[in-house]
Amino acid sequence: MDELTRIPVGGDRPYDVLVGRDLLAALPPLLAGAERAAVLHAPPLKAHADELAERLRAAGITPLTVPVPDAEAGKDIEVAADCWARLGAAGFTRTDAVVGVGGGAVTDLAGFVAACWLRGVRWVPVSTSLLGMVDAAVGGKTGVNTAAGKNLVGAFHPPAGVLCDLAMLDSLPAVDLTAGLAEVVKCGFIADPAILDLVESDPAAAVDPTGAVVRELVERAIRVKAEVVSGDLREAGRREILNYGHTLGHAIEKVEGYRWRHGHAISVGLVYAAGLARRAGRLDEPTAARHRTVLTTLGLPTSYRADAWPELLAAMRVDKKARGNRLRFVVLDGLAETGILDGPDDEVLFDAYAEVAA
Ligand SMILES: NC(=O)c1ccc[n+]([C@@H]2O[C@H](COP(=O)([O-])OP(=O)(O)OC[C@H]3O[C@@H](n4cnc5c(N)ncnc54)[C@H](O)[C@@H]3O)[C@@H](O)[C@H]2O)c1
Ligand SMILES: O=C(O)C(=O)C[C@@H](O)[C@H](O)[C@H](O)COP(=O)(O)O
Ligand SMILES: [Zn+2]
Repeated sequence: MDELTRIPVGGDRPYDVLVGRDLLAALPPLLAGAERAAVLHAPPLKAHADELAERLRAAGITPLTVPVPDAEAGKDIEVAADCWARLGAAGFTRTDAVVGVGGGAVTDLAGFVAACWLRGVRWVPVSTSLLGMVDAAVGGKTGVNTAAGKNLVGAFHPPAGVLCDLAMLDSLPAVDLTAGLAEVVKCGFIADPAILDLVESDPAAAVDPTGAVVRELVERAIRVKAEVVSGDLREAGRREILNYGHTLGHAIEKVEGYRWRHGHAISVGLVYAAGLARRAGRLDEPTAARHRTVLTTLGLPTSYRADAWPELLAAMRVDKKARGNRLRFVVLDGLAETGILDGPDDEVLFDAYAEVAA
């Protein structure tokens, strides 16, 4: 194991996020006392799941490997029901555990399966994508998609620990690495502008999974998320800042039938949110423009179909930040100064769509 970074997440059920290379040996101790552990994984991660299963067996924990459909196809209540059937057949009790090995989609599913089984058993995300490491695996939001929208069914269920094994990024497709950077850039705008400086000063280094810059970006983004969720697990207030760019982003994902990558949709959503804040007189022009520049530099999308607006607006109405008929947007009042735009008129929202409409 090379140098290990341990980032604590506080709250009622504190845990650590471990960042390093070749971390899989760290899993069995997190599951001490369990007799069985289900290892949920999608096809691309089968070899890693099998290796983890062997490590668990060697540690006296009986593994149950559970293949699930890849990416968003796995974030489905029917898939969760199949997983619960497997746990039931294997006699999983409250001391047993669930492990999710994969990107954010698999860890969101695994956490949800764990949150509901016997009303909550221990779980550990073994995060294998950049987006998963910097965001999805941290913070205890778990869930599945429904026909009505993204992540509309779920639970807050903090893990026992999070493993971010940077060696996993070596096999991550480049397009998925870049998609993950959208959430890293988000953290730069809402809380840690040094992230933006790092990306802007060497964009090539930001997409080299073996380099020191990616590790620094991962750790900085995790620290942003850890600090926020430590004080507001259930999103009663401050945690909403992590949803920057997600009101439109989630709507795009829904309209696309969950075939767009989350990070790509969030990239467009970030540019929209920045334009909305600028037009509302809250954000200065250079900081708003910086969104498009930095995301474009990384090769992320910043536009979406002009004719999709009516569908997008309808999808945004079920955003979790909405209250009754009022939409609420996380916006910036300056770099790393977050606020809420509460109840903007539909006309204002439509006008701002010109910022991203292609
Ligand atoms: N719970 C949260 O707080 C939270 C936060 C952000 C995002 N999310 C969710 O995370 C999901 C997006 O996560 P994602 O970007 O990781 O997408 P993903 O999980 O769909 O993974 C993208 C693709 O990369 C593959 N993959 C992952 N790791 C790999 C590796 N090491 N080698 C080869 N292939 C690998 C996956 O199998 C998949 O095909 C969305 O569903 C989003 O809603 C949740
Ligand atoms: O952890 C959070 O809180 C976030 O908002 C992080 C987001 O990047 C993430 O996509 C999350 O799943 C969105 O949450 P949702 O409550 O809008 O589904
Ligand atoms: Zn997100």
